[in-house]
Amino acid sequence: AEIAVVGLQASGKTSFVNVIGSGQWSEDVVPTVAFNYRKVRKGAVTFKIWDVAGQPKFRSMWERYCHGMDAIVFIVDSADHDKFDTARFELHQLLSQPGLTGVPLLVLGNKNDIPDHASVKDLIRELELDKIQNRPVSCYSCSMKSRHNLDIVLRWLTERSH
Ligand SMILES: Nc1nc2c(ncn2[C@@H]2O[C@H](COP(=O)(O)OP(=O)(O)OP(=O)(O)O)[C@@H](O)[C@H]2O)c(=O)[nH]1
Ligand SMILES: [Mg+2]
Repeated sequence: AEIAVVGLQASGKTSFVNVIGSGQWSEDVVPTVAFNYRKVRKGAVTFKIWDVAGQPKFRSMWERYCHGMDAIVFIVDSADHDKFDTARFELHQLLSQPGLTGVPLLVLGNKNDIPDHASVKDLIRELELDKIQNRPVSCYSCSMKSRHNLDIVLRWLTERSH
């Protein structure tokens, strides 16, 4: 399966790929420039993952990487409430691109090890996930640090592979 991982800077995209790829979580991750590509084997499934940079100057590239993917993973720092407006704007902007119609979306509320993180219910409201049409949408709360819910995330991704 081919997957694009997008979301604002410092939400934990590279951490996600590192943790599912090699089990390695770190406090110090270098901000991604442009993108990283990584192949990750999980049992019978090989994931080809495009980990795209989240800083503002790279966001116009997201669409290109999401094109033709089996799934888009949009990662949010669920403890950074001040960024929800920007995350919502960028997510809906991306999904409004005609070329991305139908591509399944997985929204991850990362960093749920931090107190006062937003719940799935909060994220559905803040990111207006109930307004998204023309594609399957799922949202989970998770943590790359504690690995909470990584099992269901991998199951979701596996179900979208062929
Ligand atoms: N507490 C906590 N920190 C996390 C978690 N996941 C990632 N981080 C930290 O968040 C920071 C940013 O992580 P990255 O994985 O580099 O974020 P990114 O989304 O790839 O950022 P860009 O490449 O700039 O778009 C790092 O200091 C990570 O250690 C988590 O689940 N919990
Ligand atoms: Mg990164």
